[in-house]
Amino acid sequence: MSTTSPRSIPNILSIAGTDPTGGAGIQADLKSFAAHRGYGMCVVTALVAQNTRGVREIHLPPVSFLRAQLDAVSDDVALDAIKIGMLGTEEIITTVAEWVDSLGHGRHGDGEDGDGGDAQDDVDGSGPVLVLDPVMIATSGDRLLDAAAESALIAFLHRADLITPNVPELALLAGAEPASDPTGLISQSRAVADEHQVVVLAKGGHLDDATAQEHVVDTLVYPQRAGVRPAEEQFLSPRIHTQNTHGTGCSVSAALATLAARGHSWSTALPVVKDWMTSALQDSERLDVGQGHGPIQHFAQLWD
Ligand SMILES: Nc1ncnc2c1ncn2[C@@H]1O[C@H](COP(=O)(O)OP(=O)(O)OP(=O)(O)O)[C@@H](O)[C@H]1O
Ligand SMILES: Cc1ncc(COP(=O)(O)O)c(N)n1
Repeated sequence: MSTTSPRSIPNILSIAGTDPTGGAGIQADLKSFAAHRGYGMCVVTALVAQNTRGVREIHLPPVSFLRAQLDAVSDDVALDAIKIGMLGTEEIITTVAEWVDSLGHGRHGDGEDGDGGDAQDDVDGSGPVLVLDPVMIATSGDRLLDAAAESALIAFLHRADLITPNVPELALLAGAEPASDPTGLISQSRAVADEHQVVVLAKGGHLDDATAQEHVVDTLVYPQRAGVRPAEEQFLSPRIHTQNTHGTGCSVSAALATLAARGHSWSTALPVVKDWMTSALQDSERLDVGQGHGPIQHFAQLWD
């Protein structure tokens, strides 16, 4: 990653929807930023009446007010990283895209340290690192992106440095059936990474193949650029058998944005984040929040 913030505590912005029970969306992002030593900020795209059991109602503030929130932050604060989650509608995606373009965001490289590395070359990035979690459907099965907005989200992808789809989200971005094993996930990620020139973190939490009972496999897939060979890197962690998985996707992308702003490459950040997630899932049993898919314990490593 070519950016290392001069700030000892980087400024990280979440642009996402809310979860009043605190496990997913903006509330999860802020906890994840703090757990990884970032200063967290947030712009709300959607107010979501949800809990650990499901989504009840969604209220969308006018997009002019969304833009006012975004400008209020960027007119005043130098941003080191942006994590984008629930965008909800085409109008919201367009508004956020226009604002990102107004920042003059130039994509950040995916190599180790900007020296051109062997597998992934480095693009001279400018402005904040941008991580997009293409949130479409909640763990509960409820839709968080309207169907008409899917093509607008696909058109947004090239702006991001990293995207973090789960199995069904990746299938939708690739225009394919959901993958059933890590190999299928990699080939869909390769298609998306090359077409949109974006690094893809394909999350394997939803896989149910032979090894999935024991391990969760997440894969980084780098776009192929002229003269640079394609690369994939797989990262395994133990599968934690718990129903407290609400917000894992939000929390992982927020953690990666924070570590990138602190100078990590994606491949050095991901093992750190997976170790952290393992303890956050294990420690979730100490929380007593709701009857459904409960939240993770973001501060497991701090509150030992
Ligand atoms: N049971 C688990 N044990 C260990 N790690 C997990 C487990 N479930 C998810 N993870 C990790 O959490 C992250 C999110 O994975 P997942 O594939 O579930 O994405 P997601 O569907 O976006 O998450 P969410 O459940 O928030 O919607 C990945 O890094 C994955 O490895
Ligand atoms: C506002 C918001 N953003 C994202 C999610 C996805 O999280 P999960 O899939 O864990 O429910 C969510 N439920 N709510």
